[in-house]
Amino acid sequence: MIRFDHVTKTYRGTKRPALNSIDLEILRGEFVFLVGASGSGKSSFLRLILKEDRPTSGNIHVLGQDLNAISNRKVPYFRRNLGVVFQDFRLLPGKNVFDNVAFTLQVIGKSRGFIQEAVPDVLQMVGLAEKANRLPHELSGGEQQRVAIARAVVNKPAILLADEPTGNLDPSTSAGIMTVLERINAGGTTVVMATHDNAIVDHMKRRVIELVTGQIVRDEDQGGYGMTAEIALQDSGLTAEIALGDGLVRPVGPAQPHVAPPRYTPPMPGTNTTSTPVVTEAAAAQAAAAAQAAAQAAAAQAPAAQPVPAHSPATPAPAHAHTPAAAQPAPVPSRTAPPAPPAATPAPRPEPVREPVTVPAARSEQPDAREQYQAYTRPVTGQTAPVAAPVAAPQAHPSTPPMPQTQSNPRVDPADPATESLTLAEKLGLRAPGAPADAAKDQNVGPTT
Ligand SMILES: Nc1ncnc2c1ncn2[C@@H]1O[C@H](COP(=O)(O)OP(=O)(O)OP(=O)(O)O)[C@@H](O)[C@H]1O
Repeated sequence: MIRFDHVTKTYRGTKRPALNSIDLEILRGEFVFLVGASGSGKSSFLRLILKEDRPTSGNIHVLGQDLNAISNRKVPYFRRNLGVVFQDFRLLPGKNVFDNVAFTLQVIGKSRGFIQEAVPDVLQMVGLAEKANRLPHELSGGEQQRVAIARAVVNKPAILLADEPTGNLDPSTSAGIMTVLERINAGGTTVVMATHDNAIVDHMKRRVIELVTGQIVRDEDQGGYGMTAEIALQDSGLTAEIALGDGLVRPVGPAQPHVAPPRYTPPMPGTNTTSTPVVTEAAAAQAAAAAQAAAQAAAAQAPAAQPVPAHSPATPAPAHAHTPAAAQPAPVPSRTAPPAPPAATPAPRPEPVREPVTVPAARSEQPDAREQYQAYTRPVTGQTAPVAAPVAAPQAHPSTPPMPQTQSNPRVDPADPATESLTLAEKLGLRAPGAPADAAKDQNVGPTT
């Protein structure tokens, strides 16, 4: 589903790669934590998956597509298959909960009827059915993050990328967010989450990939946060997140090194990429049913670290010397290991599957949408690179006012021709690429609590 082959990313003007020869594979249905000190490369990793940026060398396949082969014009369509959640929520402050979530569907041209069904469903799933009319500032931080998650998954993305989604939340609120993410994962969505939250990682016992200065030093199934990352976290002063939350307990028992299944050969470029709609109503309904069923069922950079070479997915990951849990890895392939005890609200945990999914290149069901899409598509080279947004096929909604320019993401070099991104407004279809911004503050909003 996500595969990195010898991927290196070196930003312009820097000598040391942010990611250094990364080889890994993430299967469909997996829940993966990315851990590591600040600056270790977690966000760079997520940006590459989203095709917000290009690797300096190496190849990345996502959903069966070679990202190097996706043209700029098709990037928004590719991104429809990805949902993204950020630490700072990024809701639209002037829209209520329902409209924030509906917006994603509106911009990709979903019918009013579909929206009227899908939005309540997803709000139910995240536990906000009763607060659909609230504005973001009338919600707690945890509720705002639930809205952001609902917005990210309402289009049933195959992959959910979460960049420190609990970073602004207290431990018990974070635990609730993780329960929601578990449900989404139980519905079949692959989740990749970058985090500094050791308690969550330790509690959930999912696959853990640890980065140190851009290299993978650990890849464990049912892993814990690890001492290396924790030491780096403590050194960074982010001690608040170290506190254990209510109901969060440290794991018992050894972690298991991630055992990668055999590699698959991705489909040839151009294979089945033009005929199928990106997200069919049937597929969306099917996914919605799955999510609903799941919901029902649920009712460092480390100072002392010596990075080891990133392992090949074809071989077991090296156990990290600073990770007690990894010191005695159980030689049991994790895929057959019994699942860890469920979180507060149990959700069925699906087996990851190796099934390349081919992303169609363009929608066929809405010719008008294609015209609008083309109007909203611009070359990505050299544009101010903002933040990633959930689902991304820009298509203007008639009643949607123009949006102001988004804040530039300082981490993305706008002058770098390798940088590929649309502003948040552009991704959400609020504004044509390159169109002037207005003064409304309807762009990004951080926590309001
Ligand atoms: N646009 C950029 N230009 C130059 N260097 C960059 C850019 N973006 C990231 N970097 C550098 O790349 C390295 C990895 O950064 P990245 O943001 O991926 O780390 P991170 O693990 O996500 O950090 P954090 O936990 O603080 O979010 C850092 O050294 C960072 O300074």
